[in-house]
Amino acid sequence: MDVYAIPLRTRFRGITVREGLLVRGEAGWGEFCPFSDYSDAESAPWLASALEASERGWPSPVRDSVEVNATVPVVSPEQAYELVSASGCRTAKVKVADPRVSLAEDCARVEAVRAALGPQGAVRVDANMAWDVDTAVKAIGELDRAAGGLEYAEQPCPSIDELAAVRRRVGVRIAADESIRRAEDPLKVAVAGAADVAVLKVAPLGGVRRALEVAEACGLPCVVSSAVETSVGLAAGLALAGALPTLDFACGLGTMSLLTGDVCGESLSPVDGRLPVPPQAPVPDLFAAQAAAPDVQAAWEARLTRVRAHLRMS
Ligand SMILES: O=C(O)CCC(=O)C1=CC=C[C@@H](O)[C@@H]1C(=O)O
Ligand SMILES: [Mg+2]
Repeated sequence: MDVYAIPLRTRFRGITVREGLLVRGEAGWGEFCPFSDYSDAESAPWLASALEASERGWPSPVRDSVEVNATVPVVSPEQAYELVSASGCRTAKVKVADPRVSLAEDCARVEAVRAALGPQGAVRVDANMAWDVDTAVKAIGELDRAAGGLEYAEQPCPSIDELAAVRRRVGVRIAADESIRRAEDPLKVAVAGAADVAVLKVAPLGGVRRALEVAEACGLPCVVSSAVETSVGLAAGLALAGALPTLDFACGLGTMSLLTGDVCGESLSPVDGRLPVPPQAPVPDLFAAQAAAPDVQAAWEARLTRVRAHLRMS
């Protein structure tokens, strides 16, 4: 069992080190890396996804490469400009609504991102459920002005009803992320009236096949996004993006740049804003450099045992 611990370049989603576990099976490698706030029950689909990759493999793709967005954490406008300029991407997703940062600062970061992309680029924001409806309406209006037009605003509020209320009051598309991936049954969430775009992450949805079912059930254009995995887990996201019947937006799979290292020499880092759709996950040939300390390994092995029990029950 290979447990890794890789520092992030910048704090992202409240974490500074990404940890996870790599599993090997007959079809290749899979990655199991639920964030620490996911319970054992909620982590069961993450394990199903890792086992799909390692034991079964993925459905055949319909495209061989995927356009990706640059992901901009809560950094200064100067850093945001640099990051987006260096990414080679034509779309950028900007994290906003961090409790430690003001709306004016978010607007300044979004302006810098627009300057880096130029007028042809697309700017989206992700608030990770931080706002209530009124706050969202005001903030999205200001961010839309700062961006010179937003492509969409991702998960402005926690609930589906709130997303629907915001969507009625703003002229910007709304994307649903947590509403789908943290739903009790992602196949049954009625997002169609509440959002214009569905963000799909393979691991929390239980694998590529399951995510394809969610895509079909939700009836919305989809964006595949990562859970900030190593290249082993990112490959599963690319398999989904490669297999979706239509793909109208850039995907949030260019997240290797958020990590200080990778477990694979054949790293899935975008070139000219695109990533290839690989037939299976790359081999983690650089694992040793990222191996976690023994106490972290033990904690992940214990978590794996507990989550396996949940998966068997479900
Ligand atoms: O979508 C992207 O550009 C990158 C992935 C990303 O933003 C996320 C990955 C994992 C956890 C999340 O907090 C976050 C998201 O909310 O979309
Ligand atoms: Mg999101």
